[in-house]
Amino acid sequence: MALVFPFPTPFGLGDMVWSVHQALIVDALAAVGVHLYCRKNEPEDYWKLSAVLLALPLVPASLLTHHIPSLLLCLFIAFAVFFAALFSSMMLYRISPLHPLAGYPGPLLWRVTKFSAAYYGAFGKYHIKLKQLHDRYGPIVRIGPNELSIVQVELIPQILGSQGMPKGPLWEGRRILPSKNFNINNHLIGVRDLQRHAQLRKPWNKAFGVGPLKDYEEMLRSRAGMMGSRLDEICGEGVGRVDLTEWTSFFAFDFMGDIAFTSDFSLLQNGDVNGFVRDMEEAQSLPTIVQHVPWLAKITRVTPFLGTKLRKFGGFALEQAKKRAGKPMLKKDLFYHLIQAVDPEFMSNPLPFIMANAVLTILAGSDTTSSSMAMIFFNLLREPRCYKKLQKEIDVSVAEAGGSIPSMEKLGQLPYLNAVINEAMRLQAPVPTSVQRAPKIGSGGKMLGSMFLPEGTNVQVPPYVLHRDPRYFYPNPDSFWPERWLSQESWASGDDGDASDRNGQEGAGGIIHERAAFIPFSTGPAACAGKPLALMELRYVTAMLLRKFNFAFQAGFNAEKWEAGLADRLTMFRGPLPVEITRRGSI
Ligand code: HEM
Repeated sequence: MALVFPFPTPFGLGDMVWSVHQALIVDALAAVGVHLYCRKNEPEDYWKLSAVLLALPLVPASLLTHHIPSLLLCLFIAFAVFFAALFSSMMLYRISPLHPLAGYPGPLLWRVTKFSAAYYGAFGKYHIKLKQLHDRYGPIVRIGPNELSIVQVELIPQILGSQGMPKGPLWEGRRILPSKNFNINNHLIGVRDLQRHAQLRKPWNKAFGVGPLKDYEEMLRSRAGMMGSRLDEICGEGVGRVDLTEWTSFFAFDFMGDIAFTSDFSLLQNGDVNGFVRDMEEAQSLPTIVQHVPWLAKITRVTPFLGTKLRKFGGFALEQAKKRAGKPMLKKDLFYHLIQAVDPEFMSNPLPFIMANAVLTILAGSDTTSSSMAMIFFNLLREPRCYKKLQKEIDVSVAEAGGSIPSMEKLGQLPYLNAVINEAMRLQAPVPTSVQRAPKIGSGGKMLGSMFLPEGTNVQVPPYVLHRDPRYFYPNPDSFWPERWLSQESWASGDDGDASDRNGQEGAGGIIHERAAFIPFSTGPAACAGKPLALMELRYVTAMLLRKFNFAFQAGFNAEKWEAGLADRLTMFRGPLPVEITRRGSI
């Protein structure tokens, strides 16, 4: 007996008697049709797409009701066949020679789904996995159905440089909060339109120009001074025991509060009593997974209990920005400079832009810097030879500066200090992966050297992998060896100290040092806007701490275990770094 399907069906198909085979073929063909259509026209509106995917199998289900009495069973069969056909079509296409990325090597699972990347993202090991993939497959690896990872220095200008491409969809995937206060078009870091990005970037470039940096310098000295005094109190007359990961985070957050909107987060003073640092760190876990699958982020955005931590932190930062907007100018902070720099013709109401970007400052500027500081000290403590050498350089420069930490210009010229900072950022890149670009929407694609990258394809340039590539940094790309950053003439002539400085090399020959492959801040028009400030912080705080204290790992600390526990969660996350500190000199 044929049942009448309760939904109207197109062309009266439901009233015709189709065989089960015919109905299932229609079902499967509809699924393949959806796949072919979406392949050509990447769907922007996932809600509409979901509605279509749920509606289409209803038609074959209605055809089946002529043969199968249970409506539920008809629906089950129709949906199962539809989705099985849809996924098979997608998978077969992704591994077929017809796919535009078919010629690039990569593991099968990664070629068919981005969930492979999300899996490693979930454990914070995406950077390690990418390195393994490049070691196995070479400089260009297919790491997703439509994504390549490229570790080839000659291609960097065409990917990230001024002739390069706009951001990829990764930042859309990292945005797990609804857009009301975090409009992606106001958020410099996530904007995918090159023109819009260039407009938004102008105020940032001005806000980090020479003049504003002078204003931030005063805030830096005062905040770093506070860090020194607090650690001094902990030392007392004996040995202080602290977690350096925690203290560098306190410093970096407090300083970003100063910089962004003259707001005192008081972490150095009171610790993380409100859980802001913890919340922000924990909040990164979800975006680290869903950044690989941007449509998942759309679901997380409308799921109330997901992203609570980030919501709480975002709410707090926004509150600070609003408070700042209501205050007269206290200090020339970033808020002040951004307002000054906004072109009134471009933005009649700059406040949403300023708010979004003040919040971005906290997110982009705090954990990156504190991660770098922790890596600098971790590596120095593991390599006492480098520690002593740097301490000596700083002592001499402090003496030359009349007993105080030298000027920012002078710190920028200290060879070993800068070599140590670079080497720490080379080995444990503070942003290990997540530098992604994609051909401009509507452009059809982009030539990269002799390769054609079709629109809809994304490219990543993972700093962690690039920095450890022996084609660019040799010898011992996986070891901490600051001397590789010193001028090769001075190194070869032995001016830099004892023979162990040479890392087993007898002459400058055989050393490879490709600076263009060093991109901890990325490069090109969308490179880190805060780089000059970040370097100022790293130089000043490292010099101040090494001058004021002696550091040593606490007993029982396992450096290998700590390093193995590092996790890629946009920034390089690290566990507690327990150190002992004793006073050495006053400044
Ligand atoms: C050691 C510290 C830092 C590192 C390693 C770092 C690294 C990066 C990287 C890799 C990017 C992504 C660029 C891309 O996709 O190509 C970025 C973007 C950005 N960073 Fe930083 N950053 C640091 C500190 C800071 C600070 C202190 C600030 C602000 C005060 C800041 C503000 C930004 C902004 C606004 C962007 C977006 C730039 C754009 O899209 O045009 N960063 N940073």
